Parts: sequence; C-alpha cells; structure tokens
Amino acid sequence: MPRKLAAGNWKMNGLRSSLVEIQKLAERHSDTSVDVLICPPATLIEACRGLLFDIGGQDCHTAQSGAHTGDISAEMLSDAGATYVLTGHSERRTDHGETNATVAAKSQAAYDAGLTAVICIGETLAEREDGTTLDVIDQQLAQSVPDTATADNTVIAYEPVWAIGTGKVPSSDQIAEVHSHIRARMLDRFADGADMRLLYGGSVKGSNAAEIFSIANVDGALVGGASLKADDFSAIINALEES
Ligand SMILES: O=C(CO)COP(=O)(O)O
Repeated sequence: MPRKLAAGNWKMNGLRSSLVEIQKLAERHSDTSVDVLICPPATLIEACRGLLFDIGGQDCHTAQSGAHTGDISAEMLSDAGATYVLTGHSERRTDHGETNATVAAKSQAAYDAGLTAVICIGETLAEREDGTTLDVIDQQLAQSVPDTATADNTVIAYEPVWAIGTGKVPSSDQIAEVHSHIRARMLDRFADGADMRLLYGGSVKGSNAAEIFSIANVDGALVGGASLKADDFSAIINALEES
C-alpha cells in the first residue's frame, strides 16, 4: 500500500506572518500517521526548516544553474530545505506554456537534485465534455513522467483543471475511473507502480475529504485554498488519517 500523503499548495499566497498556520498544524499533528507536505512560496521555504512536515517548492527550472533570471532550480530548493517539488501544475501549464516535455525535464531535474516530484496532470472542462479525459491523461502520463520515475521519487496528482478553485468536484465514480486508469498505467510502466502515490486535487475541503479518501487508488490529496489555514487543512489531515 502506498503511504498516505496530504499535500498543501499555497500557490502565490503566504507572508512570514502566515508561518504561524504551519506551526499550529505541526502542533496539532505532531503524531500524525500520514505524510504531510506543505508547498509554500519559495520565499518561505528556508523559514520552514525544522518544522515537522515535508516542505516542497511549487516549480523548478529544467537546469540546476545558469542564466535564467527569476527562476529557481531543484538544487536550490533542496539547499533551502525542500524535499519535494510540484511539476506541471495546470497553472504553470496554462500561464507559462509548459508542455509535457518541459514537465518531464523539470521532474528529471528534481530527481537529479534528490527531490520527489509531484507531477500534476488533469483534463480541461472541454476535454471532459468531449469524452477525451482518459486519452489526455494517457498522453500526459506518457510524456510528463520520466522513465526514471519510481515510487520514491514520484507522486502523481490528478487535478481536473475545471475542479481547481471552482468548488466543483468530479463524482466519486469519475475520480475512481481516472485513478484506476493512472494506477494501471503506472503498473504497466514501473516495477513499483503499485506503491506510487496518487493524489486527487481540485476543491478538496474538510467537508468532502472523507468521501474522496474512500475512493480506491486515492492515496491522498493536493489541496490549494483549504491548505492555507490550519483549521481547514487539519480537517483534511484528520480525514486522511481516518481513511
Ligand atoms: O490546484 C490545486 C492544488 O494544487 C487545487 O486548488 P483548490 O484546492 O484551491 O481547488
């Protein structure tokens, strides 16, 4: 069985004053039975050193250093205390034109720096309505997940683009269908595909977390808005612990 993981993506939110939310969470879940990951903005990673939880970046460059003004490398994230990095989040694919090939290169850069990549995939509303969801997922998995992926260095996050920040959540059957499809592909491709963690993301809250965690092949969640406040994220961690 894969280890359970509750991951929070703070996106472009969080000042030093927000660290108190992570401290509160760490106090409440000091003996948690699940893995907890917080991906704060890069400016706060160093300040999270020594906290109970794993800390991750939200993006990295494909190179470890060089003339790339404004970018951050996987090696720098690791140096600041991160052990994970998100790659291929839909906001990066959409806002920054990241292709599957870019995501694969960034994920490989993460592995090379000793980080675990949380590789994000998911269909748009148009693709869902056209009935091409599983084709899109297949293509994203084939092209964004490097051949060097293992259950240790890779987490797959299924985030339907239309469910991110919208309050709309797919039905349990829809999540189950995609997650079992991803599991089958990972089993086909990787010897330890059974242990690779598969997260669901998109409008996860305390009120729907238990239902989502009861779905087969859902090993945790990648949470945006509801990871910003300790009370909200705590309810999701509790639901995962009880699942
Ligand atoms: O994009 C997400 C996490 O990466 C999901 O965001 P929300 O939980 O705010 O919908």
